[in-house]
Amino acid sequence: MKTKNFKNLLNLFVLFIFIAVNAQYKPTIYILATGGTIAGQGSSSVTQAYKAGSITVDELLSAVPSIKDIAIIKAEQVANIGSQDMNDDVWLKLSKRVNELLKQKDVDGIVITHGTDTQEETAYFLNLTVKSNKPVVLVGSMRPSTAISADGPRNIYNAVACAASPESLGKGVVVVMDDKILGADDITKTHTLSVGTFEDPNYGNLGIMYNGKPIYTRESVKRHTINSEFDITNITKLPRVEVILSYSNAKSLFVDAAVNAGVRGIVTAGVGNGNITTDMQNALANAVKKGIAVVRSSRISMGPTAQYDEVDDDKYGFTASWYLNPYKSRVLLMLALTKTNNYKEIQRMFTEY
Ligand SMILES: NC(=O)CC[C@H](N)C(=O)O
Repeated sequence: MKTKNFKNLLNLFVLFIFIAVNAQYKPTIYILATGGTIAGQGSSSVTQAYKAGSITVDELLSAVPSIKDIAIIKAEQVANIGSQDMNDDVWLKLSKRVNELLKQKDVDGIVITHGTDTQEETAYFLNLTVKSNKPVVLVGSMRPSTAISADGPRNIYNAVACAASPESLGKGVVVVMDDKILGADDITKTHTLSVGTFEDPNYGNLGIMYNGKPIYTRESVKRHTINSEFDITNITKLPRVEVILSYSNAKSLFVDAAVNAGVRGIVTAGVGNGNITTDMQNALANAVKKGIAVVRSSRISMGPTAQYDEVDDDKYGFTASWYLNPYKSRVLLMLALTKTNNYKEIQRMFTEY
C-alpha cells in the first residue's frame, strides 16, 4: 500500500515537472536585421524625411520590450541598408546564414527586418533557397522609428509572434506587415507611403495576425523551401539577369545594351499579357539565338502572363512567367540559370514555383 502511494506521488511529481517545463518553454527566435525604414530615423516626428537603416537592431528591439514575453530573442546585424541597395551578395549571405541557423535544434524561427522597397524580392529569393520548414518571417515598416504612430514596433511584435507559432511551420517564407501574413510568391508593394501597402493581389493573404496569434486561411500550393530544387550552398555569384520595360514606341536599345553587357537572362515587364513591341521582340529573339534566356512577364500588377496568348513562345524560345511579377521572375530565372539554359525546362519551373 505504502509503495503504491509513493508511486502515485512520484507520477504526480513527474507530471508537475513536465507541465512546469512546458509552461516555461519559449521558442528561440533569431532576428536578422538588414536596415530599411524600420531602422530609419527622422529629424522630426511629423515630417516624412528620414534616413533608412540608421539605427541598430538592439535600438530597434528596445521599442518592443513585450516580445521577450513570447520568445527568447537573439539578434544579428547582417546589413544596414535601404533596400533599394539590396543585392545578390547580401541575398546569398542572408540565405546561407538562415540555413545555418535553422539547422540548429535550439533555433525555432527567424525574423528578418528589411526595407519595404525590395522586400518582396528578398522574401521570394529566400522562399526558394531556404532548406527548412521552420518559420522565416520578413518584416518592415512604412514609418521611421521616430514618427508618430510608427508602425515598426507593432509589425515586429507580430512578426516574432508569427515566427514563434507552430502554426507557421511549413508555410514558406512570409511577410508580416499591417496585421497581414503575406505569401512570398504573391506579395507586392502597392502604395508608396501607406502602412497597408502590401498585398497578395492574385491569391490573397495567407492569413492575419490577431491578438498576437497567426490565423491562417490559405496555403500556397507552389513549390518552396524544403520542396525547392535550388541550392545555393556552394554558389558565390548568381547569373546576371536584367529586367527591361516595354511601353509604346519601345525600341531595342535596352535589349541590345543587356546583350552587349553579357547578361545570362532578360525578363521583360511587358504591356498587357506580357506583350512587347515588335522591335523589342525581334531583338529578344536574336538574344535567345545567342544563348540568353528570355522570360516574358508583365508590368500589370494582377493576372498571369500566360503562354501562347498573343506571342508564340515556342517560335522564339521564350518562357512565360505566369503569376510572377518581373522582379520575382528575375529571382527565379537567376536560380533557374544555375541549373539549366533550356527554355522548356525553365518554363516548367515557372509553372511550379
Ligand atoms: N518603407 C521603407 O522601408 C522604405 C525605405 C527604403 N527605401 C528601403 O526600402 O529600405
